Amino acid sequence: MLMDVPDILSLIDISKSYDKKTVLDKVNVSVQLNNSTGIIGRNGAGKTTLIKIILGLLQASSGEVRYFGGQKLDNAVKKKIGFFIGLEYLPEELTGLQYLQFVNFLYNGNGRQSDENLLNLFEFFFEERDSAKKSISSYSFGMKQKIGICGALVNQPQLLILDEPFSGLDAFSCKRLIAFINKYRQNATVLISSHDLTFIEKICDHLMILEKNQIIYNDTLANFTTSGKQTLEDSLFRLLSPQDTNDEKINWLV
Ligand SMILES: Nc1ncnc2c1ncn2[C@@H]1O[C@H](COP(=O)(O)OP(=O)(O)OP(=O)(O)O)[C@@H](O)[C@H]1O
Repeated sequence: MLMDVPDILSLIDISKSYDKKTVLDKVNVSVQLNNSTGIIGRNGAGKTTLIKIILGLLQASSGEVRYFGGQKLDNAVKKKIGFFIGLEYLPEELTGLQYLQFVNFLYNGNGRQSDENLLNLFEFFFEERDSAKKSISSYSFGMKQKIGICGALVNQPQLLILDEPFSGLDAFSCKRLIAFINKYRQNATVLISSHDLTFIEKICDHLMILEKNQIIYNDTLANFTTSGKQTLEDSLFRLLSPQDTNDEKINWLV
């Protein structure tokens, strides 16, 4: 007998317009327990907008989001979600460790993670601990990305949402993040937006494609790439045939 798998996320008729520009038009999708889903789409397609709506950081123009089998976004639900959506929310005046302690406090009051645990998390991504004592404002772009990612992981969330986590990461850090997510996703639901299709192939079993205000694909990655016979890039270009590699146009421009 097939068991009903609960939807961890259900987006119901989500629309979003900025001024008069529609970015999302009645999007209906769901994400199931312990899926690792990659969200891809062109620049400006609306990936970050969608993620911010899921996180309750942005109000949809209409529609609603439900969590963990139908719940509304209350404090109990928020405690099960970890997220990284770029650097705009990072308190740069704090040190790396203070930031992780702050996130730990936000989620857990008295704190579930010891400083030693937080430093272990830091060390996994930074390969050293000294920078944990330095202020985030002194970090490079990639280091800021990494402390943001660490923040998303402090509470060991059941739903982990990462918006372009690989931007600015060196090859070693990418490898570590990929290994981490591949382990983590065995017992959690992961939603990741990235323009790096090879990374999406390495860490996701599901795929969402956002195009022209809609999710035009929401299914397994294997179905999309005919069980890995094509790369994700080839499959995507086959579906949305890019016109901009036209030699004539390039000759004119160069
Ligand atoms: N605060 C805002 N005010 C007005 N328009 C906005 C705002 N934020 C985003 N937009 C517009 O909404 C659209 C979707 O933006 P969004 O950042 O969600 O795209 P994205 O898919 O994440 O893009 P990218 O891949 O470039 O990061 C874009 O056309 C953008 O200009």
